[in-house]
Amino acid sequence: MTGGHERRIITVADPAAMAKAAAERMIASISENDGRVAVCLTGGSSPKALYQLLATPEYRPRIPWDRVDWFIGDERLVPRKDALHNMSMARQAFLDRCAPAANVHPIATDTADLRDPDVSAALYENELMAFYGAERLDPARPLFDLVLMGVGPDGHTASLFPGYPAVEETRRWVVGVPKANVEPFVPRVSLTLPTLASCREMLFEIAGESKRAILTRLFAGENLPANRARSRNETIWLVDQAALPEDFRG
Ligand SMILES: O=C1O[C@H](COP(=O)(O)O)[C@@H](O)[C@H](O)[C@H]1O
Repeated sequence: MTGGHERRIITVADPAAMAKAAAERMIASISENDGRVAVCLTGGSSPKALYQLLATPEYRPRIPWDRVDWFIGDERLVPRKDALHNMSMARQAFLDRCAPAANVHPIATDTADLRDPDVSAALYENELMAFYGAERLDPARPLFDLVLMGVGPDGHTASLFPGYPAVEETRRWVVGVPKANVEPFVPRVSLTLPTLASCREMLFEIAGESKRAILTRLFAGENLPANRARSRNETIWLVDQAALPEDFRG
């Protein structure tokens, strides 16, 4: 399956191979655009190895850091120093060493008046609109060159949790997520499905045995947020052997 709203599944041996495959795809995606490039990062455990790889002597020289802008698909409303802060994880893994500070676009989380996820979401929406130069997304002109995604054990992606209103949002670019069925929960902010879909390529990283159960449900076509997150162009799922359901193994 490829192109359009279909997704392409690429299997890799293990998390190390996944990080390399994702880094190569990111570099290819960046090199397709000789102007300003926008990459939307994800949080969670899955992308950390990729992020660390990007800062290595092998990969760092292959990225035109001055013309790449780095955004984040979702964030928890915790202080920047908190281990749960998605953009801080990416900063520590590679951005602080490689990217100009002005090219890093975090979701604001840690001042007293930002405890309301809707306030933080509105600020980020304005920032994305200013970067894009319009208040409506044009299907012919994607917001992002590349969007990275992960899958949670319940089929959530970004901070779009099954059964919560954020998944159904079609007008807003960014929404507050004041609650969801995960423990412990902290309020979050998430880009919406139409915003994430506005990209040339969407790339999921799904690794480890703990993902096998949810992947079985997703491959069966369940109506879960991760199955609804599709690029208008190319959507790729990188899946490692440990995550792959029994029926799909070679
Ligand atoms: O809550 C989150 O989880 C998903 C999946 O994370 P992972 O640790 O299973 O890779 C992640 O994509 C998202 O950014 C994060 O906030």
